[in-house]
Amino acid sequence: MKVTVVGAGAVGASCAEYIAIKNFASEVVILDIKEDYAEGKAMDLMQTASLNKFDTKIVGSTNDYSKTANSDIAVITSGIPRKPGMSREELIGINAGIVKEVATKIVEQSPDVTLIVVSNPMDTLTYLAHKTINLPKNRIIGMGGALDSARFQYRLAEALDCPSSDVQGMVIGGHSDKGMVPLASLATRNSVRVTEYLDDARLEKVSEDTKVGGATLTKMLGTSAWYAPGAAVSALVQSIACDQKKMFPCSTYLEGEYGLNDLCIGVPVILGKDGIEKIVELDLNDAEKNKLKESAEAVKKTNELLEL
Ligand SMILES: NC(=O)C1=CN([C@@H]2O[C@H](COP(=O)(O)OP(=O)(O)OC[C@H]3O[C@@H](n4cnc5c(N)ncnc54)[C@H](O)[C@@H]3O)[C@@H](O)[C@H]2O)C=CC1
Ligand SMILES: O=C([O-])CC(=O)C(=O)O
Repeated sequence: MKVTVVGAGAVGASCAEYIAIKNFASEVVILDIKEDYAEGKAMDLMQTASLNKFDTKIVGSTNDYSKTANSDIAVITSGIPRKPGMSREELIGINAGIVKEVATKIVEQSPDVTLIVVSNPMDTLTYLAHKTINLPKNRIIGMGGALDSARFQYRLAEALDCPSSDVQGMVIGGHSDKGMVPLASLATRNSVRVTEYLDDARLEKVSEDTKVGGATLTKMLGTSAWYAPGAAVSALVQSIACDQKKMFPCSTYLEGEYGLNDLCIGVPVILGKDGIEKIVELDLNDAEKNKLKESAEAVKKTNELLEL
């Protein structure tokens, strides 16, 4: 199993590290445009192999795509992150060109690859990948909802004063400060609905804190987060690589599901060896349906900024 990670920055390196530590891939290629940068990250990570007991070979590449040839899975994290006060959507001017070029070069070397888009604005750049490269829709996946759901579970655990591992919850919709739709009515603590323990006001705060999860960390760190994003990407990669058929909310191209068409947005999917093997249609309540519709309208507005 060969995995390529484009972008050896904060998220790319974190994701490569989690993939290596989980020890399910034979090779991870990290590629960056900065001279020697990916090679340096690869060497540093390889020097953790004896300590962390993994056998994954990590290789760095300065913009040489031949090293990525025949990758099973490729992750695109190349591009700029936001700074405090910015929205993800403001990154489109620089990141659209980068993602288009990178996706094209990856597919030239690996025509059967499954592509995971991480660079922001993620839903729009996942849509861009759909419109510009020749891969079936099940092989183009946007990562956002898995991270947003992990943050939702973190905030729920905080409110419930329990470990995050006791909590289940999902966030669908666009990966944006306003567009996320945390599904509080479906969230549980070990099968008991969290609505049994938390009142509407507390749940509203949990949802609002979840939606601004990325912005909160960007303000604290001066750039956006990387540990939870890297861990979320590695979970998607593992579900595909090991054909685990786990369910994650991912940005995927919709053709009528949830009443939505011609956009990529976060909805629950089953991830296995064929990428997105199924889009799961939940029975949402009216409030959640309306929020998803509004979120889709905002994603479509950002999509209009693309030069397709
Ligand atoms: N979808 C999600 O949930 C998340 C998305 N992100 C996004 O991921 C992206 C990366 O974030 P960070 O890793 O923090 O940024 P970073 O600045 O640490 O790393 C980005 C790397 O991309 C490289 N790069 C730029 N252009 C390239 C090209 N044409 N080819 C190859 N490499 C290129 C840069 O040299 C740099 O090393 C940002 O757009 C950020 O907004 C970050 C966190 C979560
Ligand atoms: O907040 C950002 O810009 C990066 C990101 O998507 C996240 O951490 O959710």
